[in-house]
Amino acid sequence: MGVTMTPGAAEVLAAIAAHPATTLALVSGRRLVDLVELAQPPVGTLLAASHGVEHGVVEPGGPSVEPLEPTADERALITRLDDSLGEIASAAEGAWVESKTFGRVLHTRQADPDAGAAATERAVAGPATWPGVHAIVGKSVVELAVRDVTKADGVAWVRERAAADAGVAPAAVAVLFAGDDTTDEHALASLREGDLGVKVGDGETAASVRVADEPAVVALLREVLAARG
Ligand SMILES: O=P(O)(O)OC[C@H]1O[C@H](O[C@H]2O[C@H](CO)[C@@H](O)[C@H](O)[C@H]2O)[C@H](O)[C@@H](O)[C@@H]1O
Repeated sequence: MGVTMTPGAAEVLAAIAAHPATTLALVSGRRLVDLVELAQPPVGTLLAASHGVEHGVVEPGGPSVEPLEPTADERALITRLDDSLGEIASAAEGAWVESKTFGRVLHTRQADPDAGAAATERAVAGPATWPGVHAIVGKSVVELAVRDVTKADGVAWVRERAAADAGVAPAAVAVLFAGDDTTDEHALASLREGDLGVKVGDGETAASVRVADEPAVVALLREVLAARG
């Protein structure tokens, strides 16, 4: 994948997971299987992957995952997406299409910038407008899903699951969410009083706090953990 964890991130995530009054959760646009391979999260971590479509928990033997199956209508729509996005990607060298259980993703990071922008425009003006298709435009990706789920749903699931595990009401759970992509804004905009939203890097945001980069997130998490004792 060519992606590595920020130095110190694994350690601080392990410390959060080990804290008795804190739950570690990863909310990501990645497929659950890819997220686990990349982050190697500690036991107990809640996983809301594919923007919150896929739910799982890291157990000692590996993640336990809630089963998912697209309906016949969803499968038919995904087949149409394959045809349309396949054609769009083939016109932009370096662009490619990722398969997810509930949709397809057009990737343009490795395409020439102009060709990538044109491919993105075609996807946004074309299949993204089809009935039943839900589009999320991220950094060099256009996600076209056949279920209307965003990272806000991922955070809502995490809050409910963490509350159930702790035997408290969901309203008693305070969430700290940090993210750098436009797709993280769904989650940041859904936060409530008592939560903390952290925007990483530049760009418009609904977050109340901004930090410069990933090492600054690691430092912030260390501070929060120290304050929790
Ligand atoms: O929500 P995130 O955890 O930030 O995940 C967003 C996307 O992650 C993956 O794409 C990223 O990695 C690709 C290479 O592995 C790269 O081409 C792309 O530009 C990155 O965004 C994943 O493949 C996507 O489905 C996610 O939306």
